[in-house]
Amino acid sequence: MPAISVSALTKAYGDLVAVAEVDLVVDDGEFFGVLGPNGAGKTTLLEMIEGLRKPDGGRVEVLGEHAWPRNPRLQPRIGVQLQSSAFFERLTAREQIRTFAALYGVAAAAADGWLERVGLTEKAGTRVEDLSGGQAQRLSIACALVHDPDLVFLDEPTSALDPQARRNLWDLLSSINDAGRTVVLTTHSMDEAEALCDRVAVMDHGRVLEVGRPAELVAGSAGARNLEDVFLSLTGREYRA
Ligand SMILES: Nc1ncnc2c1ncn2[C@@H]1O[C@H](COP(=O)(O)OP(=O)(O)OP(=O)(O)O)[C@@H](O)[C@H]1O
Repeated sequence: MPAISVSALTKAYGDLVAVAEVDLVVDDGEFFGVLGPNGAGKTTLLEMIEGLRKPDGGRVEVLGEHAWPRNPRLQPRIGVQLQSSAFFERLTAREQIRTFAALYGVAAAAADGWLERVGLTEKAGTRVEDLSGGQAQRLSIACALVHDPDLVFLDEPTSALDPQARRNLWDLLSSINDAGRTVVLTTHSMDEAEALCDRVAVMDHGRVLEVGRPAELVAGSAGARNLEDVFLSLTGREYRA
């Protein structure tokens, strides 16, 4: 059974079609990237798969279950990286992640272990609103992982990170995937997609233009040296994140 199966998925905001007739299958245990420039529809697609946004049309199955209307059977099995604005106010980093852990019946010590894995032990006593952008981003990722979900969704997880923190997070996400978890992330970064993903979906203007292994997409596109060249040949436009 695939981890995710999507067919003819569509969402419009007024006249703007954000996601257009998307078909996609993500296999169990895959590290899958949704790649594309600003406004391509990556977040809208993910939100529908996560069960956070109602599709206008099409079908989504996640871990063999329907995703919409919101399915309580899926909640413990999936992890969704929240935007940091969705943190509980005025809690410290430690209180924040322990609160998430408690919701899932996970022990406080395990929650503290996640703070360490994302390099935030020193900031455990800092209130969430006083964390830097990169620290808040790492905390939001730890909160998404604290209950050891089978399937993890991350929306541009490294956008606010410095190069070292970005590398560290790549290692962490690879280790989770190596442990058998399915990881789905959106990214603007072709480097990130090439470094991490088993397969990527290249999106533009709400459509999935191509799906495949990064190296195969490059090899299959005449004269392409990297995914940026693949994007150029698919769209006729230079890739601009
Ligand atoms: N709530 C909304 N209401 C109206 N339009 C929206 C809404 N959310 C997104 N859009 C529009 O839908 C399109 C797709 O947006 P979306 O956020 O899904 O793209 P994205 O690929 O995730 O972009 P980014 O990389 O900038 O986050 C964009 O043109 C965006 O302006």
